[in-house]
Amino acid sequence: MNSNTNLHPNVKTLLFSENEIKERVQQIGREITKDYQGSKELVLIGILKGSFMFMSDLVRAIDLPDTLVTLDFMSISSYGASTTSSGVVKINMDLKEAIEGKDVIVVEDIVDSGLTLKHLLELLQSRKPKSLATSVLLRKKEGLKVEVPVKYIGFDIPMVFIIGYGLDFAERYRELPYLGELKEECYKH
Ligand SMILES: O=P(O)(O)OC[C@H]1O[C@H](OP(=O)(O)OP(=O)(O)O)[C@H](O)[C@@H]1O
Ligand code: HPA
Ligand SMILES: [Mg+2]
Repeated sequence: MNSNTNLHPNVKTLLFSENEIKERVQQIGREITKDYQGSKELVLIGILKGSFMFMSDLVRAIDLPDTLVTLDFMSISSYGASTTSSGVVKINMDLKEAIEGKDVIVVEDIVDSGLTLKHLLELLQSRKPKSLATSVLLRKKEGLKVEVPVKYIGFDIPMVFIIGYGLDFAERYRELPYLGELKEECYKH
């Protein structure tokens, strides 16, 4: 979708269209394909729920036939029905497999305060992967409260609340195929 004609009524503006997202995800997939040539085992860890759409498009853009590529998922929450991070990261579901000795890429939809990813990286590092990198679709640079390394970044975005392409507000809007800014009247009362 490239025009605003079919935007959800609660979307203020379109940030990135389906096509723009697709193009960027393909580029990230190509970068990962290049960087992980020679890897024996690569685990992509999708952080639920927000990353589900990015993860599913990204894995299809990675082409590593000589590597054992596997997927695993973790479920984490810090936002709930709010537009600011609680700072308390809760692990609702852990990985199914050990990551020791494996190349690992954490796939996240967004880094805002950075608290979730920082906490997660510390946890995963303690499990002794061979390498640990991050692929994040969106980053709010001005929102960062802590430093977090992001190896593959989709887009740097302004300090607005984003919905769509997996991202929610109070569990809504994840299904939208594009990324848009949520209208302020939907969360400011
Ligand atoms: O950088 P931070 O300020 O920590 O925010 C980023 C985190 O917040 C969102 O998760 P959320 O808790 O909303 O869970 P969800 O993915 O299920 O929506 C998002 O998916 C990141 O995991
Ligand atoms: O802008 C956002 N939208 C949805 N989820 C989020 N989690 C952190 N920032 C955001
Ligand atoms: Mg959320």
